[in-house]
Amino acid sequence: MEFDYIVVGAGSAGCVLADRLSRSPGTRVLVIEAGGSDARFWIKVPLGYGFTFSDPKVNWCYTAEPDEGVNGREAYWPRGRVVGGSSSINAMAYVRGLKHDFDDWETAGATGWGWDTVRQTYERVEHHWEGGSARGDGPLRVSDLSAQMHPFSETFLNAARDLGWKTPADMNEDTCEGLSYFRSTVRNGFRHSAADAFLRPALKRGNVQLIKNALVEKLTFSGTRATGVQYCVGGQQHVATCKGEVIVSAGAVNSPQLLQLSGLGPADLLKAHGIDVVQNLGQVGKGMQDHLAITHHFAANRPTLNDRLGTQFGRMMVGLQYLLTRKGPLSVPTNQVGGFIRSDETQIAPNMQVYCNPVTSSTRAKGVPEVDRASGFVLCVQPCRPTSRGEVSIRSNDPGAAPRIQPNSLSTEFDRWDAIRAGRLLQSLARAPAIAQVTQSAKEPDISRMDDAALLENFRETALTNFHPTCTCRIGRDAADSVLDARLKVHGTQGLRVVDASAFPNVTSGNTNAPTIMLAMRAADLILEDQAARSRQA
Ligand SMILES: Cc1cc2nc3c(=O)[nH]c(=O)nc-3n(C[C@H](O)[C@H](O)[C@H](O)COP(=O)(O)OP(=O)(O)OC[C@H]3O[C@@H](n4cnc5c(N)ncnc54)[C@H](O)[C@@H]3O)c2cc1C
Repeated sequence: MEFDYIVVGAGSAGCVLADRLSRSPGTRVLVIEAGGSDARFWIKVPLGYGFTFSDPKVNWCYTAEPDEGVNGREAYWPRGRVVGGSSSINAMAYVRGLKHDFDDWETAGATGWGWDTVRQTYERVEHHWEGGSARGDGPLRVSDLSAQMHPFSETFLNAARDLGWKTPADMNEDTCEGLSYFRSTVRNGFRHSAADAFLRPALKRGNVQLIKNALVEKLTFSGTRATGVQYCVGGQQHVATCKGEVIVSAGAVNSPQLLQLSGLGPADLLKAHGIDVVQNLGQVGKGMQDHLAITHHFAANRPTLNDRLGTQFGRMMVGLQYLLTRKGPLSVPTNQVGGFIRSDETQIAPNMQVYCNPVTSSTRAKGVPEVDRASGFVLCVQPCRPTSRGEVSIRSNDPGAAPRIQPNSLSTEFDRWDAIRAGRLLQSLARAPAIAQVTQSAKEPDISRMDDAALLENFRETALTNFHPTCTCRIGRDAADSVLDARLKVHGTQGLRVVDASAFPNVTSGNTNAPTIMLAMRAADLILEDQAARSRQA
């Protein structure tokens, strides 16, 4: 069967496209997803993401290359391999990003992606649920869960006030500097993934077909025009063709991999792996940006979420509460308070994202988290706009082989200073009277007395990815500096776009799910506009 559109990947972006592109009943959309169903208890329960974090049934479970900037450590990179993609296994924090992130997208060549357009697009995405009252009529539920959060979380807002930081009602406001309760993609006590918000309603229309457990191995071409995809289900190869466009939404790791496997990428890399070059595109897989964060654990002298989740009995009671009411600790992600802060007076905009959680945990064998028994809390700081750029590249022409992920963390002077600034900010937060009052002790490594050199070394030794890889097929001006034009078309090809986190020109200051969904919403507008223009010409 021939489709109008083929979307590769049913993740955050792919689900939005499935919905937006299928609104006209005559349009046939095929969505192909490597993973299986998201009908799993630990996907639906908001606190359950600890259990999907390293579960290969729903997760690609990548490992990055040894990374010199973080003392040669090999980071674990979870990515969703399931319907809903990473929106089915993420921590559900809903963060639009800062105004200047998108103005910087425009500067980088993404004409038409400045803040005013982006804000209007967000408004079409969101349906806010704030303490019982609704705002906006978009498909994605964005909830204020502060009523279900642990009372200890108020300590973090008090600390912000101690430090003279603002405490806005919501970090997604236009002026969003300061700490507030996170907003989360949770609806009626369940995760509200991109699949829930966009794909499932679209599947009801009858003109969208979803093929699960199907790995797209390569794109097919006639010259430089994309004509379809070759995919594999249960060891059997199939081909699907389309008369409109192929849209790759396989995420920041797999989209560049798929392009390279299909002959789009640096010619020397492709030739080294015996792949025929369809278009020599030197930037495919290059320019990757990600957030690194330092996290420090503190023992508390008063009850935190540990006191409810750290014992078998506590977990039983919490489980019962959730089953009976859909409320309580299981209905809330662990990121409870956070926001954007300037590390010092010289910064013209917030340059650090802060996370404060009223819980501490360690990881058992097989990656399953275990909440500590004794009361504790976590402070975490993430530099917002790193300038280091990493790379994703194929290791072989085998579509089943994991690509090489080279983060190149802390490879710029700016990022090394930001690592120190992050450490200093965490020190100030830990010293704030409201936090000092509830702290029994800082767990090792104790950041409190570290000087700049020690802070940098601490960052190198302990910082971890916050799971926000972006920019590996980024928008820009031309093929010399990017992979896509501002309408997300792959340079030098026809009938082919990449729409997902890989298209960001720069990583946004905060978490990347909301900007990815926004990007896909606007990308669908552009695709439909171009389709309408073609129809007028025909
Ligand atoms: C553990 C974790 C926690 C996170 N927490 C947050 C958070 O709290 N808030 C936030 O904003 N962001 C968070 N993020 C990041 C956010 O979820 C991602 O940035 C976003 O989901 C990326 O969307 P995407 O569409 O680019 O890719 P994905 O959602 O990853 O979708 C890509 C899809 O393509 C499929 N695919 C890949 N290759 C192929 C192929 N060859 N054939 C067929 N299908 C393929 C994949 O299986 C996947 O379903 C988190 C991410 C992770 C992993």
